[in-house]
Amino acid sequence: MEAGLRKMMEKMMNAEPINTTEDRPVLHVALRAHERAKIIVKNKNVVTLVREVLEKLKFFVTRVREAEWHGYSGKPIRDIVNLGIGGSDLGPKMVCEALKPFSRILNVHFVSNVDGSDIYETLKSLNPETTLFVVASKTFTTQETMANARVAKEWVLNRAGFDEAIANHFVAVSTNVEAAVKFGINPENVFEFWNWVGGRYSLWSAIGISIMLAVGMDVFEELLAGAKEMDEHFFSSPIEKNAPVILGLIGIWYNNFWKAQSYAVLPYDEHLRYFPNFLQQLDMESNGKSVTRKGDKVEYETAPIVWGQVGTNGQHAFYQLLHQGTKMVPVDFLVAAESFSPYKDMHDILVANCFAQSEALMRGKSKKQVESELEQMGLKSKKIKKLAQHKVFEGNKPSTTIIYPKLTPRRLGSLIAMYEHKAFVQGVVWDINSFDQWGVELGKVLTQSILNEFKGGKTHQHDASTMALIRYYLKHRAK
Ligand SMILES: O=P(O)(O)OC[C@H]1O[C@H](O)[C@H](O)[C@@H](O)[C@@H]1O
Repeated sequence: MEAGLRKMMEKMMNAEPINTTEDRPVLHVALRAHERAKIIVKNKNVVTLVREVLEKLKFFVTRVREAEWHGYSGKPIRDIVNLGIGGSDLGPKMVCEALKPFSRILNVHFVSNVDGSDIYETLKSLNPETTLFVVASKTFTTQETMANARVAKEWVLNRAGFDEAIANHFVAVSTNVEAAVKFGINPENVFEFWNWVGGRYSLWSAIGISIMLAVGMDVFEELLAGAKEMDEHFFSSPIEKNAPVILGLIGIWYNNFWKAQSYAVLPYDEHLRYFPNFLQQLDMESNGKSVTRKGDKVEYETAPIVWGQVGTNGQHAFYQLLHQGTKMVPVDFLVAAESFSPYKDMHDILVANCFAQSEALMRGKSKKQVESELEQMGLKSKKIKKLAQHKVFEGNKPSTTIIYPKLTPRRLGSLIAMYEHKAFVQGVVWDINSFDQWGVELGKVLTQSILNEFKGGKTHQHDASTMALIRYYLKHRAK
C-alpha cells in the first residue's frame, strides 16, 4: 500500500525504533509472542526476558492466590489494590471487568485519581492486614500514582506499627526498578517491563499483574494466546482480509472523507463497560497528533474523539443525537452471541436491541412512512403535518457490528489486539508517530509550578484567569 503499511509492520517486528521521538522500538507484540520466537533488541532476545518475568510473576501470583503469601500479621491476602493511572490502570481495569466470570479468590480494586476521595473511599472497606497494593507505573514518577502510594503506605504502617510490614503489602511494576526500591519495595517484589512497551499497550506485561491475581495465570495465558492469534492474522493476512486494516480504513473513511468528528464504541456487553475508556487512551493518545513523523504540520484530520458506553444504557441517554442530531457519528457495536449470565431471555432482549439500533441507523424512516403511520393511527392531517418532520429518521448512518460467540479470555485478547493494530494502521496512513504522547507534558509542568505556589513558593507569571483561580482557591481552601 502507498502509505507503506507493510514496511512499517516489518520495521515493528524487526525492533526498529519506530517511536522516533523517543528513539524506541515498539514491541507489545513480543509480550505475547511464542516462547520460541526471537525478537532482538540490543543483542538480547526480548521474548526470553518476557518469559523470565512471566515465570517470576507466576510464582508470586500463585503464592498470593493459594494463600501462601501473608500480610504482616500472618493472615492471607483478600484484597488487591492497583495503584496506577492511564495505561497502568485502564487496560488492567477493563480486562478485570471483562473477565469477571473467571475471577475467583481475590477482590481487585483500582485507584487511579489524585483526588484523595478515590483512595479514601476504597480503603474505607478494606483491612490493612489482608490488603496487597500493586504500585503500577512505567516511569514510577507519575504524580497521581506516587501520591496514592504514599497514602497507602501510611495506611499500612499506621496499623502495623513497623516498617518491615511494607514488604508484605507492596509490590511494584515498573521499568524504573531503582525508584521502586527507593520507595521501600523489596527488589524481589518489583516486576520489570521495558521501555519498548508503551503504557497504553502494556496490559500484556507485568502491568497486567492485577489481571493475573484476579483470574490466575492460566487464564492470563489464554488472553495472551488470543492476542497472539490476532498478531498472526494481522502480520500475515492479505490486506483485504485483514480485520485491523479493514477497521482502520473504515475509520479513516468516515474521519477523513465524511468529516466525522467523533466515533462511538457501544458494547452490548456489560463485561466490556470499560472498553470505551480503554479505547479512548489507545486511540486518542496514540493518534491525537498534528505533526507528521518528520515533524511537518498535517493537512488532514487525525484521530477522532472516541466515546461511548454500554448498550442499552446509552440508548436512553444519547442515541437521540445519533439518530436525529446534526453530527455524523460512526459506531462500533460489540455483542456476544452467548452471555455468561443465566438469564437467557434477557440476552435475547439485549441482542435484539443491538441489532435494532444498527438497522435503525442504516434504514432510518422517511417522511412518507411517518405520515402513513400517523394516518393509520387516526391522526388529523393538521396534526400529521405538525408532527411528521420530527419523527423522521434520516438513516444512512454508518455502523460496524462485531459479534463473537462468547467473551472468553482468548477472544478478549484477540479483540483488544485487533484495536491496537487498528490504531497502528491509522497512524501509518496518517503518517504520525502513534507511540509518543508529548501532549500530556505541558499540563504536568504547569501543575508543578502552581502546586509550588500553593505551598508558599515563588509566584509565577500566569494569565489573568489562572491568577484569579489561584487567588480564589488560596482564599477558600480548607485551612
Ligand atoms: O505508567 P506511568 O509511567 O505511571 O504512566 C501513566 C500514564 O501517564 C502518562 O502521563 C501518559 O500519558 C500515559 O501514557 C501513561 O500511561
